[in-house]
Amino acid sequence: MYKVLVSDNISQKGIDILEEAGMDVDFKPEQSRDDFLENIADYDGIIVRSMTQLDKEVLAKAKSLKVIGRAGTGYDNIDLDQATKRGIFVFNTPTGNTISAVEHTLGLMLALARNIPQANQALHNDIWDRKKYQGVEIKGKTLGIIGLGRIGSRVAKRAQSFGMNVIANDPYLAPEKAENINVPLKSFEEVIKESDYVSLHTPLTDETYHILSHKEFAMMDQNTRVINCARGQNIDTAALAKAIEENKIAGAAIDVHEEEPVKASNNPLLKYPDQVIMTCHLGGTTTEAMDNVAIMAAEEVVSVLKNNLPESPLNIPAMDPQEFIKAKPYINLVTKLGNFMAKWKGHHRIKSIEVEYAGEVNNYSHKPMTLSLVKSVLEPILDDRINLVNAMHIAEERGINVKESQTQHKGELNNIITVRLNTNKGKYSLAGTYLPIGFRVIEINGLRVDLDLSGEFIIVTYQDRPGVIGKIGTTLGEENINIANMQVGRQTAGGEAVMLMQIDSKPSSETMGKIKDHLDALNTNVKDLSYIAM
Ligand SMILES: NC(=O)c1ccc[n+]([C@@H]2O[C@H](COP(=O)([O-])OP(=O)(O)OC[C@H]3O[C@@H](n4cnc5c(N)ncnc54)[C@H](O)[C@@H]3O)[C@@H](O)[C@H]2O)c1
Ligand SMILES: O=C(O)[C@H](O)COP(=O)(O)O
Repeated sequence: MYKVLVSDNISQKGIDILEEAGMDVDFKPEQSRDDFLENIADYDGIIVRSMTQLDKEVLAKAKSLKVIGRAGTGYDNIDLDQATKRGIFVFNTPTGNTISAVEHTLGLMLALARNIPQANQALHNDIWDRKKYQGVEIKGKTLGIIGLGRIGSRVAKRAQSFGMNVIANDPYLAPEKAENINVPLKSFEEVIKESDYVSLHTPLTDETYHILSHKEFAMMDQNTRVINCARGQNIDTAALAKAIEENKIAGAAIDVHEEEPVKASNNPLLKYPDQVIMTCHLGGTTTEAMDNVAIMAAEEVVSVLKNNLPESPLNIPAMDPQEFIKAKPYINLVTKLGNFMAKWKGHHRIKSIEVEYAGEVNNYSHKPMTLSLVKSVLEPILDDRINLVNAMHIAEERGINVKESQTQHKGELNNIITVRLNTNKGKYSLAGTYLPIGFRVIEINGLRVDLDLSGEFIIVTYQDRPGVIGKIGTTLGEENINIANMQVGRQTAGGEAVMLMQIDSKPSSETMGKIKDHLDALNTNVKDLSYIAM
């Protein structure tokens, strides 16, 4: 009989499912950390929400643990890498509380517009003040949604039914998805400037950390109101407090916080009860959502303990070890090509990923290679931690076409992997080979090069003109940046050329600006100019 620990408060319905499936269930939401550490070795499965910390110390002691179920969406309390290293399946239940988060967002927006919490508090304090708590209508106002995913798209639909004009920013979403719900996609800056209400629905990633800070609040209209029901670290709390203090914006409604639980000592927003509404991370806390996530988590834990794969896995499943060892150099090569591509294409939205395998690599299953490629290309933009299990599913969900082909390679190289990305701003291609001495890039955008893919690079695609190499070399020299290696390829004299420079230190944005100015002065029609650190 498997033992399952439920270490946070979840709906009884989840516990019933576990018991009915014959699990030996311990429900211990109030357990001390010491007791938790002492007993964790006994369990085969665990269900948590956001309160239980499944860190390295806990996982090191969890000798029998086979599956971790997160009854909810965010999983920053789980050390995923450690769990993966230890072969523990980790999954979440991201669809279970979507509607609750959507409705909480709408509730916050209406409460902000009509001063509902403030008026309620005043009345409870025996104050009747109809003038002070006069509100505004949301009909006809513009709602700007940052992140038009599961929650953002549903907030949009409901806001439209209130007669709001909804716009959104989501650089990674297929435009058809936005078109289907009549939401025009705009640049981040346009959304910030044009919206009466800005609502955040992005995951927490390096890019979205403090996505709203001093600069963004300064760009907003004085009547703008901000809503955050996503992740606390998406907003720079100190900057928001300053914007409120200086009347740069009209108000904010915040469900998630940089530091939870919120206390007067760790949150300056508590000083502004008239402008700021705060809830204690209640977005997913409804009877329905609690039932949904508990039922989903319990069913999945039972299923995984019966040797099935979870439906929303967050880490890598066990693969045939022999197959994995043989394919490993090619998995590493394709991952490196994918990492480079992800950085090279920047913010451009991917329409398709194509990979062509040639030569010896065709002796092995392409599946783990293609999955690794998709994972490495999409990783920087997703917090739904993409892995080998869910990579294809996520690509499909995002409207990205993944194509794989193989050719019989007849050249002198033993193996070649070519990756092509089609984006909304053009095509990128990169070919590499695995040699016993390491990985080499042999082609960029169809132009022959020969380079080791490690370190820091400047890559520029431009129209071949005399003087380019000299100008870039001099500019980098003047900024004390050493060029370790430089490769230039071109189709024809005067045709499209690509220059890849391996450099010893990071160029400043001013240096990149100077290079761009020189290239423009030489009339080189620069297609792209990027700095990439591998
Ligand atoms: N308050 C709560 O209790 C609660 C409950 C559920 C979910 N959440 C949080 O809500 C957030 C959204 O959840 P979801 O289920 O809609 O996720 P989702 O993955 O379906 O949607 C997120 C969207 O953000 C977009 N995105 C990523 N980076 C972006 C960027 N830099 N700029 C603009 N858009 C970007 C993605 O393309 C995606 O479409 C998550 O952070 C989740 O943890 C909070
Ligand atoms: O990520 C989530 O699912 C929400 O933020 C809710 O978290 P909770 O399970 O701690 O309420």
